[in-house]
Formats: sequence, C-alpha cells, structure tokens
Amino acid sequence: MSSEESPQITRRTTRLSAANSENAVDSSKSCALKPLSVNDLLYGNSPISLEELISSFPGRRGQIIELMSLLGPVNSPMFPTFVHGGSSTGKTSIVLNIFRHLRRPFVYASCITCYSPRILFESILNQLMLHRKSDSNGYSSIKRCDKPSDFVNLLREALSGVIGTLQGNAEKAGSKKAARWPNGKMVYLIFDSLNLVKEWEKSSTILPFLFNLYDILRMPEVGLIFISNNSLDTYYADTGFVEPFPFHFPDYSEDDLRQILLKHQVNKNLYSSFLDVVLRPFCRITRRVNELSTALLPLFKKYCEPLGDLGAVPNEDMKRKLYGHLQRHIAPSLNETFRVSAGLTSGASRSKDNKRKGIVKKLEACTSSYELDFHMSTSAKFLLISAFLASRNPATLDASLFDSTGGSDNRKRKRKSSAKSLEQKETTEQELLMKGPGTFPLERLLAIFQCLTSVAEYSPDAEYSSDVEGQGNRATMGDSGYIGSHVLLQLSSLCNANFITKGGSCPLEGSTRYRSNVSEDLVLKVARSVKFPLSKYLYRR
Ligand SMILES: Nc1ncnc2c1ncn2[C@@H]1O[C@H](COP(=O)(O)OP(=O)(O)OP(=O)(O)O)[C@@H](O)[C@H]1O
Repeated sequence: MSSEESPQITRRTTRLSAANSENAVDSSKSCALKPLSVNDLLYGNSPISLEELISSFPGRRGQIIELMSLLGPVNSPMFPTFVHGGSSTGKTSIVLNIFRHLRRPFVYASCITCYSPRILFESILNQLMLHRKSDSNGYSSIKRCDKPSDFVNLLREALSGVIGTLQGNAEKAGSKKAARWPNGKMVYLIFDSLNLVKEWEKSSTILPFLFNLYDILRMPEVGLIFISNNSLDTYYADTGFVEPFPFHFPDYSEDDLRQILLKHQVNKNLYSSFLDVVLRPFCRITRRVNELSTALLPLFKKYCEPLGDLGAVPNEDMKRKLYGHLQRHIAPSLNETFRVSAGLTSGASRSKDNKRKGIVKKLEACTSSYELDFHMSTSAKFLLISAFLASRNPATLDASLFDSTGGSDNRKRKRKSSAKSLEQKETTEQELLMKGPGTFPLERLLAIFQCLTSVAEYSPDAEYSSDVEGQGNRATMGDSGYIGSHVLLQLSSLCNANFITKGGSCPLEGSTRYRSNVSEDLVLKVARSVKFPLSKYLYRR
C-alpha cells in the first residue's frame, strides 16, 4: 500500500513459501527442510486477535463477524459457502485472516495459479498430504491426478489422514505443544478465483463437480469455501448442483476507501488533506484498493514535494499550496488509471490463454490492432457503446445528441460547439476527465441504446463511411424487440464480464446506477466492427 505499511502476510505469501523462508535460515546449516506437519495447514506464524483482524480491514467488520458465524464454533460442520464480490474487495485476505485468527487448518488453492484440473487437484493433495515439491523429488506432486473420480478417492484418503491427526492432537489438548496446534478437528478447503474455472475447457464438468464435492465426500469434518469475482447466478444453473450458501462482499464506499488508504499512513492529517483532493475523482474510476493505492502512491510523493517536514500538520494555506503543486498531475494520473483499469477489465476476457499458462499479463489497453479479438453479439456491442456514451457524455446533452432522428443534426450541434472558446472547451474536458466515467441509470442507457440502434437501422448516412473500417459488416437490426428482456440479459452479461459496473443505488433516485469500464480504444474497435460513427456522438470531439 505505501512504503510506511507494516509488513503483513498476504495470500501471495503462501504458507509454504513462508515456511521455506523460515527454514532457509536453518537450511544454510543443515541443507534440509523441516518436514511439514499439520501446523503448516495454519495461516501466519502467530494468531491475531479479533480486534486486530477487524482493525486490519476497515469497512469489513460486518463481513468478518458474519463469515465467522457461518464457520461456526470450533468443530461445527458448515454448509459450503460461496464468497463473492468485486475485485479487491478483500475477499481472499479476509477469509485467510479469519482462519489465522481462528487457528483452523485449511488448504488454499487459487485457480489463478492452479489453472487446470490436474494442477488444482494435485495442489490440494500435496497440501493435505504434507508434501513439499523440492529438488529431491524432482518437483513432482505426491500423486498424479487429473480425473475427478481419482481425486475424490485420494482426497478422502488425505482428508482422513489430516482429520485423524487433528483428532489425535485434540486428545492431547492441554500439553505444552498444544498451544501451537491447529484448533479443532475440522479442515477446510478454500477454492479462490473460482470464476476462472469457467474458462477451462472442462468447466462444464469441473464446476458442478466442485459444487457437489460436499455431497460426494460426505465428511462433516470438511468445510468448503469458494471465492469468486462473479455471483452464483453466473455459473451454470442447470447442471444440477446444490447451490452453496452465497456471501457477498459489497464494493467499498468512498469513506471505507479513505479509512483503508489512511490506515498505514504515518502522517494521517497530511494524507487526509491529500485524499480530500484526489479520492473522489479516483473513486469514480476505480474502487479497487490495490489500483487506488498504486495510483495514489506517486501522486502523494508529488503532493509532499514542497514540504520540508513530512511530519507537519498542514494548515489551510499549506493545503492550498500543496494542491496547487499537485493539480496538473491529477488529470494525467486519472487518465492513466482509467486506461489501466479499463484495460484490465477488457483484457480479462482476452487473457484466457495467458492465465492458463499462469502468466500475469501486463495489460496494454491501447493496442494498435483494429480487430476485436473476442466475440460479442451486435446488440451487446451497441449496449457497450451506449454505456460508454452515457458514462462519458453529460446527460444534459442527450437530447441534442440523440434526437428523434438519431442525432442526424450533429453538424449543427458541432458548429455550435466549435463556436465556444478553446479555453472553455479545455476546462470542460478537464472537468470531465477529473470526474472519470460517470454513472447513469438504466433508463438513460436504454434510451441511448434505442436511438443508436435506430440510427443503425434507418440512417445509413454516407458520411459515416469515412469513419468506418472494412466492408460488408453493417449491423442490420430490427427495430422491434431490442429493448426486451434479452437486452437486459445482455446488460447482465456485460456486467458479469466487468465491461459495465453495476453500482450502488442513487440515494436520491433509489435506482441502480451503472458505469462503463471500458477504454475508448476498445469502444472504438467495437464501434468500427458495427460501423458505428462513435466520434460523432462523443461530447469532447
Ligand atoms: N478493508 C481492507 N483493508 C485493508 N486492505 C484491504 C481491504 N480490502 C482489500 N484490501 C487490500 O486489497 C488487496 C486486494 O485484496 P484481496 O486480494 O483480498 O481482494 P479480493 O476481493 O480477493 O480480490 P480478487 O477478487 O481480485 O482476488 C489486498 O492487498 C488487501 O490487503
């Protein structure tokens, strides 16, 4: 988060690597790693108190308490639980740290690194059978396993072994060593980033298999937790699995994010005055903690440049001076964050193959290619374009941009806008950029969508040909039925794919608001593919 952040165990520090690095000190002498034990199924070297846990994750008190109650008291069986919520909402860190607090043993497998059934199965078995891949075993797994049926047999065997050891330990409770042992006789399997399994070739068999695992195993000492970026309804509902209990991590509010970002700052007053000027516009672009902290780190350094003493509490005069110094850096940084954020979103669907190979993709939002390298239906494309325009353009201009003729009086409007002074235009553009992509209600999206599709149907204006690339791909769309339930389904798919974010509801209107997440580059490609003259409808052009 910041250079001042206190060292924390994150999920990226796997228990094995942590154990190995601890052992590495000894291994310089002994050249041998300590054999693993059930204690290695715990998370973190030392437990944390409930207060520490809650204070480590501002804005998540409710989720922590509720999740703990779902896990139940020690030794109580639990119903399989499906933890879902947007990216960086703290799902993984919180689940793992709850286990750290409870000192309960678990196996953790992320479908990012376990990118095929075989790797997933073998990783779980390795952990349960306390097997460490090393030079001496040729970095091989304890068992080779790629079939669900083999996995079930081996898993039962491995779980019985662990549960037996835990039971044995429980009988020796009270001994000196017992304080370091795991709590209870339950063992938990945590499957993280389950949404990625949807991209696996065998997803249609693996997903129901994983969801049915609890019923297949019939071992009450085993708890199952699935963590996913998407909600349960995005998984196949027709494959006959018993739905796990859904548990939602909502997006953070601006105030939560302020508390999170402030948490590890030494000079909270100074950082707070910095957040006063940057947090709102950045929150409009992303609410992901890691994206925000990455974007704000260099900006905060800039903000502090005029200061001699970083421990000073800034007064109003100083705040103004610091803001003056920072101001010109905000818009480019917002722009960059928007580009990366949208790139990550649009790239998510593209990086399927890379994920399979376990490559962390460095995303470049702006590729020079004019081709869309994923399939999307024509109406979804228009919906995506409509959402982008609704996020980018001020709502007050809708009437003039999308009139009853689908905006065919654009030239008139353009002349008007070109009469504006350059300075005024720049200021407005800057303001829009600072605000980031705006939110909009469903009604506005559908109204724009209807206008755009009617343009595609009724106004094959020759003027458009200069804006479009390629031939013969003109969208032909009937006017009836586009604003039907399937459009709402398309919208839901675009939300699930993170192209559009479904946000909280507006306190004044009470309706749900949406925001487009995609970069202009991507929308331009989409627009080209349906021969839609996007630039004519963009306010800033
Ligand atoms: N409430 C919070 N307080 C402090 N840090 C947080 C909080 N929520 C998230 N973070 C930090 O944000 C980063 C991402 O969190 P984490 O990986 O747990 O989120 P996630 O919901 O599992 O994300 P993803 O779905 O992308 O895997 C971590 O560094 C985590 O510590």
